[in-house]
Amino acid sequence: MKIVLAYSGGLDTSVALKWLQDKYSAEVIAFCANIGQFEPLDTIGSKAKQIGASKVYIEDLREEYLREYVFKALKANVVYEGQYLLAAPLGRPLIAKRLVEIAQQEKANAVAHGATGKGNDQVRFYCSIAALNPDLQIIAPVIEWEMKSRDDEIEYARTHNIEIAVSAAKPYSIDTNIWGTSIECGVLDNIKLPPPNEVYQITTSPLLAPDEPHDVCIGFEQGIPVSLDGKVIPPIQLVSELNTLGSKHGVGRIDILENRVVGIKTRGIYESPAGAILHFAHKELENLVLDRDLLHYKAQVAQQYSELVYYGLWFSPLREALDVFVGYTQSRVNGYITLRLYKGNLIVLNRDSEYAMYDHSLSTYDVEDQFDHKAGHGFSYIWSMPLRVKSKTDLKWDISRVNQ
Ligand SMILES: Nc1ncnc2c1ncn2[C@@H]1O[C@H](COP(=O)(O)OP(=O)(O)OP(=O)(O)O)[C@@H](O)[C@H]1O
Ligand SMILES: NC(=O)NCCC[C@H](N)C(=O)O
Ligand SMILES: N[C@@H](CC(=O)O)C(=O)O
Repeated sequence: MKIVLAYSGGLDTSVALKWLQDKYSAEVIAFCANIGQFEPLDTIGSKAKQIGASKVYIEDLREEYLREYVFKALKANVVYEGQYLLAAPLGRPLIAKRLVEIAQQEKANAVAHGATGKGNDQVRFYCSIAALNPDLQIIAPVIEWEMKSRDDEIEYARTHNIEIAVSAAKPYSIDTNIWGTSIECGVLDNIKLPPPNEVYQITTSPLLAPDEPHDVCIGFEQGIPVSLDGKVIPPIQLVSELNTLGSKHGVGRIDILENRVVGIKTRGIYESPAGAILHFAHKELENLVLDRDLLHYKAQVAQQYSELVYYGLWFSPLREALDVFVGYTQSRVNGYITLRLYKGNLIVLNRDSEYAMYDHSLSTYDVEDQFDHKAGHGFSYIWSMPLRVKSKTDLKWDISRVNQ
């Protein structure tokens, strides 16, 4: 038996790496994607080898993650339940895609991941893997094994000589990548308490952020961010620079009670400084260049799209079809948005686009405008027609009949 494990190098997957070899008498290959997580990747290969991996794949997927997953979601304004920018859920399908490809290349019988039985990630891995290779066996050791707690896993690690990182002792479950950080469990399970400041991994508290604001101009081409302050820069650098700026100014913190796909509510803390800035700027630019009906319809698409991403259905025909629609809408989303970052706030300073639909001669309150004010009366007369007709029938209507 040969298994390819999605290996993040933490406690769960390190224990899983050993457990899979023993339980399935298997050869286990470890695959770790670099999607901008904080954990250093220089020692992960030797660690996996030391636990018995027959081969280790470590791949830098940051650019693909941003271009093919994050920016598609950004163009669609995808935000789950009004706040969550979906850093983890956008990464899972990419990890699953490479996992399946490596399994095929290595002629493996199965793939494995370390997600738990009541989380969303197991569903995301399962759905993505099944969509890409329906015949591949999927093993979820954390769901299968007898160990009940983190302490059991730590004990297993000790008895099997598996090195435990200091982070394993942390009282939170933390997942990071270049688009955002998720922090769950521990004291956060008590929804009656605010999160202690120590849970935040990258952002400064808005209360402690600098008194001096920072202004930044973001340039977009077809809905994709391409420049900062007039300088064209590649995606990884652009997002990293905005993460640094946003973190310093306390931007992008979120505390939500979210609805998981398995039907339970959990409390999550998220930090997405670059994400918060780019979503805000992208929406401002769309407001400038897209017409009202398209904007309103697109918001409905964003709602549906966010559910697909969160529920693990990235590789679905509906998501692909929505991307075609969203892609079409972005052809004029070119321009510049200047924002002020100040103590957790984002304040728009300037909006500029060659395709701006804002027409000063129509919108201005000056008396010398180009709008035909007289036509307004006729417009309102016709617009109010159904209300007027209804009101007339109300006069004939006897409310006392309703309650009989
Ligand atoms: N960068 C990555 N490369 C490969 N697989 C990953 C990566 N990040 C997460 N995974 C997979 O997704 C699963 C769920 O991620 P999560 O952040 O919950 O990790 P975890 O269960 O805490 O694992 P660990 O304790 O090993 O970090 C992981 O167990 C792993 O199988
Ligand atoms: N701590 C984590 O492992 N976070 C990853 C998942 C975060 C979030 N609740 C989600 O389901 O997308
Ligand atoms: N990654 C976590 C959280 C989640 O999936 O929602 C888990 O595997 O349980």
